[in-house]
Amino acid sequence: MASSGLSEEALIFQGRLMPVIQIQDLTKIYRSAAGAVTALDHVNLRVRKGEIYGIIGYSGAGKSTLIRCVNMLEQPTSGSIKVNGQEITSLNETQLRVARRKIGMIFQHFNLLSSRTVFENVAFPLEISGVPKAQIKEKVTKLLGLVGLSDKAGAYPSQLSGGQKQRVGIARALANDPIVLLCDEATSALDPATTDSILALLKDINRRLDLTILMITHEMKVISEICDSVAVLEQGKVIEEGLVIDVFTQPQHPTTRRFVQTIIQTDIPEHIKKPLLQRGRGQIIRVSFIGDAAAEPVISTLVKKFAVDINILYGNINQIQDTPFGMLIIECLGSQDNCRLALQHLRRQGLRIEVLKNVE
Ligand SMILES: Nc1ncnc2c1ncn2[C@@H]1O[C@H](COP(=O)(O)OP(=O)(O)OP(=O)(O)O)[C@@H](O)[C@H]1O
Repeated sequence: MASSGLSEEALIFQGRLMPVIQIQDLTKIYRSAAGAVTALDHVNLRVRKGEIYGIIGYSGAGKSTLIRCVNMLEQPTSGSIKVNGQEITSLNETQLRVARRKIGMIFQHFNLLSSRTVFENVAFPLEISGVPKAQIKEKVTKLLGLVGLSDKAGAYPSQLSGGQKQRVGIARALANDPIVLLCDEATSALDPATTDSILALLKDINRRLDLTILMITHEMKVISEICDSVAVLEQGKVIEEGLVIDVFTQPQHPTTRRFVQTIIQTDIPEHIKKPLLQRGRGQIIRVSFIGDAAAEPVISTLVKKFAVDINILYGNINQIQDTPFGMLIIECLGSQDNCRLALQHLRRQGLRIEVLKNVE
């Protein structure tokens, strides 16, 4: 059963599981006199309708190349990219111009036209699409309301803050009612408070318009705050991919772990770990929990039901969007049988159990 409560069949029927972006075996090699650089190496990704999908990676991982291939600002060397079912790598110039209207994009440095007002910047893509003036006025007014800039219609970009400029960028990207919004490091040039407000706006637009968003970033905070799914890119390859909550709670690849560690403590710090494992008394166990289980009184139940004593040695609770998760390091003191039954009970509650040190 999917998290919405609907069966997978119902979601497929509604088109919600149909990938809006499907990338298969995408490879991009830049060739120059200096040699060849493989920026993307057989990348496969599926972005579902209505989700916010984040791609994270260090500098040079291939993020910009990947997002620019999705609207063909960069020509792939090989592979397939389908947007809303349409193969975009084989379109001619005219077809591509039409397809691009449905692929909105916002940029790190906003890319606004400095000689045009806020209103005129947002109107620009509509003028190019040949929309009549009266309709443009109505649409731009609505979009400026959506991004909270109704009072800035007559201002020029130079008169705006970074956050306001990005709001104009978002309104402009939404002008042609895109199927997907591409965000190229959309908050990297902004301070933390402005970043939060732009992320909140993107989430709001995603929910209100059911708009699929693909974003690239080098900040795990961006992923944790608004993304549903994430892919980690390294040297042009996807090294890990999945729902954000799964990747955060069980990162597999060392690079992913390093990204996760930038915002949450998932490993036990070494200075705490060493003395813990030297304790000679009972079994030492790491209990990891997600969602509702985080609110259950698991420890008191163990003590009551299994005649064991529990020492809590270390612990933390974090939250990704609405889902709490965390871990406890506990010491279980009691007979071997009782400790074994206690662990079985924890596993049956859906908790992840890892024995760090066994009873001597
Ligand atoms: N036009 C180009 N010509 C040659 N090599 C390029 C070109 N653009 C990018 N590259 C190389 O391709 C690789 C991926 O670059 P890309 O800009 O996609 O990475 P990135 O993850 O977006 O990095 P950053 O966050 O620094 O922008 C890098 O090794 C880069 O040097």
